[in-house]
Amino acid sequence: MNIPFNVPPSVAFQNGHFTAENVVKKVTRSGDLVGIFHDHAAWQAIPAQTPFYEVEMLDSPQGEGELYVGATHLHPGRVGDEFYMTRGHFHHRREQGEVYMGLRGQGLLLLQNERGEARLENVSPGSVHIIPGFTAHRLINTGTDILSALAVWPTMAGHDYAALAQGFALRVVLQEGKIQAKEVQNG
Ligand SMILES: O=P(O)(O)OC[C@H]1O[C@](O)(CO)[C@@H](O)[C@@H]1O
Repeated sequence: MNIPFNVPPSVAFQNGHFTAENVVKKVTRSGDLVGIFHDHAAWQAIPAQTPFYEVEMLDSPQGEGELYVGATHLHPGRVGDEFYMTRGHFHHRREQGEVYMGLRGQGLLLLQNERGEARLENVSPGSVHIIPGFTAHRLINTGTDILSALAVWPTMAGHDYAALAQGFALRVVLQEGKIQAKEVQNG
């Protein structure tokens, strides 16, 4: 009997683009990120249609134990002094974690637990990030190239944005020519 060697999906490590039949893409634009950046006037000055990041992912089956794999491509830039970043979220299923791997560009992964304690990890090509359960996560592009990161997470994890209505406890800004993380009092 001839057992076939199936061809799985593939991802290009240089840019995080997938080659597969079932790739789903979602673009997040400036206008979608209401209240995310601290300089409201600077955010309003950016046309609402400006793309900030794209997520491409394989359309996996739904169910306990199933996994998504995807890549986030976050553009470089700043809103005022604050670097472009993803919206960031907790998983609706809080106990479920996620793994990121940096593919292209330079940036930071902002992690925050349910007590509001935040920390940052450098993201660069090849960096591996274990996002534990009960931990909100946001990518920040501090470089000049697109920041691309591969992610694997449970299809049942879901997104909870409401729990972060007050924002994260840290903001990453360019001040005096330096990339700096600042503590935020009220989000
Ligand atoms: O939902 P956000 O915060 O816009 O993040 C973008 C994407 O990043 C991921 O964490 C991994 O690609 C996805 O879960 C999410 O769709």
